[in-house]
Amino acid sequence: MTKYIAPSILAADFANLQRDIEMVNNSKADWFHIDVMDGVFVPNISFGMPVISAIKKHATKTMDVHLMIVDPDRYIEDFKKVGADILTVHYEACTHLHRTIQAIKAAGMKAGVSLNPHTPVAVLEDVIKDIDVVLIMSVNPGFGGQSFIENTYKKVQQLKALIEFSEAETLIEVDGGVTNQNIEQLLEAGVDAFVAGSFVFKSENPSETINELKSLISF
Ligand SMILES: O=C(CO)[C@H](O)[C@H](O)COP(=O)(O)O
Repeated sequence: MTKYIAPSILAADFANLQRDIEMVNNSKADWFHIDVMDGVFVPNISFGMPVISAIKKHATKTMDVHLMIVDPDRYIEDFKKVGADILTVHYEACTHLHRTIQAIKAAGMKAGVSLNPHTPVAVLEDVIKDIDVVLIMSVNPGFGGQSFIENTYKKVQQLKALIEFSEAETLIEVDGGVTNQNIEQLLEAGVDAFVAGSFVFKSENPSETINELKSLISF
């Protein structure tokens, strides 16, 4: 099964965004991971539509947009217009999650659902077959550069078991504190897509770092 590296643009140099986008384009990365934070669902504000449009102008890879916002249904069509390919909402932010998933698909995007560290995988039991990607937060959402939460391995295994039991084709993505020290154990637990922000963009050679992460999950 294909495995994906998704550098998180939150950790890029916004004053040199085009340079960092080209770096990702020319690396072995698979997706652009794009974090939208509203200052309500999480205690931080990142960026919105104008910045995502600007990224889309240069990006040549899948746009994986992660919404850390309340009531995401309000903006589904807008995120499609600015170039999202995968649109991920938080379970904790959706009153009618099934409806939200269908709306994302109807707008022509893959539907992702993210779980905070305290939210058990079992809450997805009745919608798992409808979800294209489950994004497990391995830090509390809101900030890059935090330490990886070890309980994530267990959650990934539980999610993998649920996907197999349900005969679903859902991908498992992990976001937060991913490095060359934990990526292989995450792969072994069943992760398909790996978001890495600080570890990539704060390294001396981000392109080489992406390629190293990719080589650790490719056989
Ligand atoms: O969603 C996020 C924060 O809410 C970031 O994508 C995530 O934290 C990745 O950053 P890092 O690799 O620096 O931990």
